[in-house]
Amino acid sequence: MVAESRKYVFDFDSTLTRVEALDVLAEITLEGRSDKEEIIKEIQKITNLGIDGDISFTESLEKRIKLLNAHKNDLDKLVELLRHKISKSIESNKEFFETYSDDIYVISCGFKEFIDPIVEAYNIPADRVYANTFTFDEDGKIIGFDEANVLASHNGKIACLKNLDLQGEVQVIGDGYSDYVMREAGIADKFFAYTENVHREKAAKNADYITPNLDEFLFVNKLPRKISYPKNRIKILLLENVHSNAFETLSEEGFSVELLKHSLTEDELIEKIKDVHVLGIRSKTQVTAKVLEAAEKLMTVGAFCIGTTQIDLEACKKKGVAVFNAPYSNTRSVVELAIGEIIMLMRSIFPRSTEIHGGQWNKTAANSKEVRGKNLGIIGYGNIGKQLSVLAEGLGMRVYYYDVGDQLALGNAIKCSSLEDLLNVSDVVTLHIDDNKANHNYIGEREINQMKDGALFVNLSRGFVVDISALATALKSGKIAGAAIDVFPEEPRSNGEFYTELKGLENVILTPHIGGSTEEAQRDIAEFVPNKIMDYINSGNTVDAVNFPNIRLPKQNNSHRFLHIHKNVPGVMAKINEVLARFDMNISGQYLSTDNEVGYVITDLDKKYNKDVIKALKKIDNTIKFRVLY
Ligand SMILES: NC(=O)C1=CN([C@@H]2O[C@H](COP(=O)(O)OP(=O)(O)OC[C@H]3O[C@@H](n4cnc5c(N)ncnc54)[C@H](O)[C@@H]3O)[C@@H](O)[C@H]2O)C=CC1
Ligand SMILES: O=C(O)CCC(=O)C(=O)O
Repeated sequence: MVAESRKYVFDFDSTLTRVEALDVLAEITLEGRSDKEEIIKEIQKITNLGIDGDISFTESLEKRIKLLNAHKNDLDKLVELLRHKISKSIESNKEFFETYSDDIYVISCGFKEFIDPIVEAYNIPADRVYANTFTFDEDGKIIGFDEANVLASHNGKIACLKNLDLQGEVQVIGDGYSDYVMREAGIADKFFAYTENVHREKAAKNADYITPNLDEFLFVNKLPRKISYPKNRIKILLLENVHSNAFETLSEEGFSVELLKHSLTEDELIEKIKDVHVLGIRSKTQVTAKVLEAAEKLMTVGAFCIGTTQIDLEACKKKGVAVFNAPYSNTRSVVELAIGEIIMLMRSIFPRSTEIHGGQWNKTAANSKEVRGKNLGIIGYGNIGKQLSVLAEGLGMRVYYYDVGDQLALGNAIKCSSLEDLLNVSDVVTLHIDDNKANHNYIGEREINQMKDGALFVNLSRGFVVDISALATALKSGKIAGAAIDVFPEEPRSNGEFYTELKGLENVILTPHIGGSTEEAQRDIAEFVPNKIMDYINSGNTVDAVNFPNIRLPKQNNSHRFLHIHKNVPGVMAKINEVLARFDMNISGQYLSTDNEVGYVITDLDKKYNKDVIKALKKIDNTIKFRVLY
């Protein structure tokens, strides 16, 4: 086997650990000194100059040891701290270090005094750690290093590896230029620039391969690893300026994330989506069947909002793409804006404000009323409608509501049995129905005529549910005394020019679909949706998916998990189990969830099995998607 004739040479600082050990030592020894930060910066500068080969390594070491002013006793503390600073993917792949123990070496320009105890826990014995050693004075103060050690000199790693005379393919894994030079000198066969903790341009530029973590290294070398598929290989495209926390959370998890400020046209998205595994959008991006045809790798779509009609949910399902949204995060923001706008409209605040901006003082009580005691008609008594109901009652409004569903009244709200009843009675009509396409032009001329003369109208739901021309006519005639409109039948993909028939009308508040655009809501969405995405990618959970059989899976315990998505036609489940039985699989759990079109079967199995079972499962007729998780 190729793997058996291979030797793995690891760097220590910033590769096996997330940090440079001497920087940590500096933190310890300089504790309490007023010039601590300055000295640490100086040490880091010298470290980097040495790593990048810009000053000789010996010079860098001499200078740092002097500045460090460390004592033998400080080393125990350092080792303790380093134990908690092992690189994330190194720590999770401990098994690799155990299995390939005999083939793993550490060559470092650091010091054995702290490297040996750290790597011992990873089955690397001290005699396979090549590093410098400190020299101490009689009081235990570190005064220098063993200058006879090849690793204390410039390009010492080359000499060290040469002396080792390792047989077989030698792969070097490290973050610095001093690691690359072993490959350049022809002593190592391959250099993997390790960028999990630091991306050093010089090392990356010269690498045979840039590996963002050990998972990727093990994956490309077909070595056993903790996770089935390195997360850096999973590409996430976030559009429409979703909150940067989403980018950070998903990047920290190890995914490769791209964030664009705007939405994309269908053609642009078709081009871009080809190698995307996860798409994150808000309300503008249209995920059409045509887009999905090109989305060969797409696993899930995250709508960073409530509405999902911009996504062809059926086409997603047929392709095995689970869609998630954030059904609650921005509801309070919409409600607060609705309340604010109702008060502003009732008091004719916008006309008064416009006048004074134009240089006119018009102190008047005309068309200015309190909301207290007025009738508020809420159409759509869902998550938003209900919250609004409670707050409006708190302001002394009488709440009426109408919903096609059977919704329980909150507080003293009065349920209307028809839309007409609600329109007849309301001083303010506010729309909070969902984005179902059937709601197209739901409020038109007829419905407007059913409203009280001089009623106020608010729409924070979807633009297409209102006939804008009919509304404009009613506003001009005074049938409707004022309106607040946040959503429009056609909205631009990015910020810029915009025209609506409602432009310039008196007592009309126009906002660019910002009902849910508050810092709080966007932060909450940026936590909620990425969590759903990660849960689906990492464990297969589909709880709260809007288009997919929902299933909450137990934690995967020391097992492999097969996720099989198929068309829900008779016999597929039986075929899956037939294959599992044929391959003598040891099943520890099996879960199934279906809807009319799709079946989702999850099977947890013992880790040891004939890998041909995977091919057999993928071949089952009506399979849509299959993946293995571990
Ligand atoms: N302006 C903005 O920035 C935001 C807009 N929204 C929009 O607000 C709307 C409401 O959101 P949620 O309350 O979370 O939705 P929801 O789904 O919880 O409630 C919608 C309610 O409307 C009812 N409904 C649907 N069609 C109806 C009809 N024709 N007549 C009467 N009732 C009908 C449903 O039965 C449901 O109870 C959605 O369209 C959503 O996209 C949501 C967040 C932000
Ligand atoms: O904030 C957004 O992009 C869309 C808000 C919205 O309309 C929704 O959540 O449905």
